[in-house]
Amino acid sequence: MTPQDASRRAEEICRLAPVIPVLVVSDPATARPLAEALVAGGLTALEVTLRTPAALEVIAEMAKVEGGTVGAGTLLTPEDVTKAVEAGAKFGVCPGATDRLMSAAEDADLPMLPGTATATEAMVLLERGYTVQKFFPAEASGGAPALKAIGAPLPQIRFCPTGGVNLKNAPDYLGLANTLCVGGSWVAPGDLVAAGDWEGITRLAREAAALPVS
Ligand SMILES: O=C(O)C(=O)C[C@H](O)[C@H](O)COP(=O)(O)O
Repeated sequence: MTPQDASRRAEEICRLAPVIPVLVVSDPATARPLAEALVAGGLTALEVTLRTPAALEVIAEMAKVEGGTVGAGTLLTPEDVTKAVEAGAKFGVCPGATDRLMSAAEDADLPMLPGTATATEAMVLLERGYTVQKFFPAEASGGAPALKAIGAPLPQIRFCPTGGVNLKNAPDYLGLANTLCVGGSWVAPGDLVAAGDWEGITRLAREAAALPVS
């Protein structure tokens, strides 16, 4: 898959909903009800971070949920790419980007949302062909004003800001011309997942799905 095709697919995924839930799931038994609750609320693109031993099993379970598009986050190595694809991930997300990682994703036909936080990082990926990127860590890197400033000289890059984004500050990003959607963990808080409060999660998802995107 070329970087251009990967970016086209990443853009389609980012346009599915205003928010991509970033999920850190430890118990595979919660995977399906959690994904169903988020999809029911209108958040259909889901990112499962490879930060728990259960993550690959969680991806495989969530991939069975109708209406959902499940991706793998925190991809750091070519081996992560292989495992994510085998588990059924339809897209990949990484906090930054390396040549080795991006080549592995291109070889595996896995559309990637690679992370950048500076103009130089964004330009390096743009040079390779990636016009859709994740702005990470968004809030710590200057938030919406920083992303707006990056957009002035680099309007051809569209972003999914992630990291410190919540219901309150999401509109600041979603109002920017260079923001397709945001990523965030706030729609699946650990206490609600642990309590099996799927209705509560659907409510949070619905609220997030209703955020206007300009
Ligand atoms: O590891 C990755 O690939 C990630 O996507 C990292 C996440 O962007 C942040 O962990 C988001 O976390 P919150 O600030 O809690 O919304």
